[in-house]
Amino acid sequence: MKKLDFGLYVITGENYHPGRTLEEVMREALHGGADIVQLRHKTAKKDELLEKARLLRRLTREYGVPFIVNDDPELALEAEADGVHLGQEDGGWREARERLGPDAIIGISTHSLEQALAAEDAGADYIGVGPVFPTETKPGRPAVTLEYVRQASRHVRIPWVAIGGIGPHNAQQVLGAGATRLCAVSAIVGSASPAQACRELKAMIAAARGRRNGQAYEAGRELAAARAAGETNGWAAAAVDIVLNGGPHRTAAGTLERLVEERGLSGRRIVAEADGQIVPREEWSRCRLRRGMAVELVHFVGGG
Ligand SMILES: Cc1ncc(COP(=O)(O)OP(=O)(O)O)c(N)n1
Ligand SMILES: Cc1nc(C(=O)O)sc1CCOP(=O)(O)O
Ligand SMILES: [Mg+2]
Repeated sequence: MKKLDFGLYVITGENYHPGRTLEEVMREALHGGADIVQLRHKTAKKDELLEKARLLRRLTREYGVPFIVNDDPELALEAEADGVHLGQEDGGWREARERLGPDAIIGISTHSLEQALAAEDAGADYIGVGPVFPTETKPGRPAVTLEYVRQASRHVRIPWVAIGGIGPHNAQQVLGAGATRLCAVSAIVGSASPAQACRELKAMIAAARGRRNGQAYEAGRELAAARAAGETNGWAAAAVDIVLNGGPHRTAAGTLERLVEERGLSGRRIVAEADGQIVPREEWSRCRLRRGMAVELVHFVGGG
């Protein structure tokens, strides 16, 4: 069965980061924990779109997360994306499924419960629920408000993601209304630190999921379950070459937490750094190892 397991969905929006490249910004978002990425660009020409799609395909493979193309199933095929996202006005849902096949991820935007149920029937793998709040990214589209989020949480059976005007400043309201997945453009790619914006949103999602399960959130638990299935985040963790304590090291650990285990250092007093930044222990399970990452594991030996 197709696995679709994500908390934070990040969509590109190049108008929000003048002076910074798509690669730079999306790499930061992936570094901060984006679980799924969509290429959305409403004005670029075909060749330019293909170039962007190929870039994002390469980056998302590096981080082991799915890659979705907005609006265009043919571009999705050409760029070897994992799927396509289509809106109510885009139509062509069934044709997209025929063209991309049963394993492709097909997402559909919905703005009411009626549309959500129709998208489920049409075989969507996930739906967008929004815009929850008014947003400059989709001007003129009326907000569906938290009321539709509450309805989705009660009635939608397939994965659904809240979208529209969402950022760290208001995510709590959306999660409180029952969302367990969030999607954002401007709050992430327009932020001074896309990685930090992602980390904040991921921490809020994790906490909300933990509260929903009626237990304190234990960061390692989700990963342990995924690991038992031989996967990370539902997607195979590929081996990457990192720089560990100054030397080359190839690992399929996937995350900092697993790397610590792999080195036989679990339970020891460790300070971990990734690319020069100290990573707090509670974030190790969410810190994905990527090619070329410089990791320092400093192990304190007992004594005074
Ligand atoms: C995850 C997600 N949800 C909603 C949309 C919006 O799709 P659509 O309504 O087709 O609008 P455009 O993005 O094409 O302007 C989306 N792209 N992704
Ligand atoms: C592209 C899009 N689709 C929406 C929908 O509700 O279908 S809301 C939206 C814009 C999301 O961008 P931001 O995070 O900047 O508000
Ligand atoms: Mg569309």
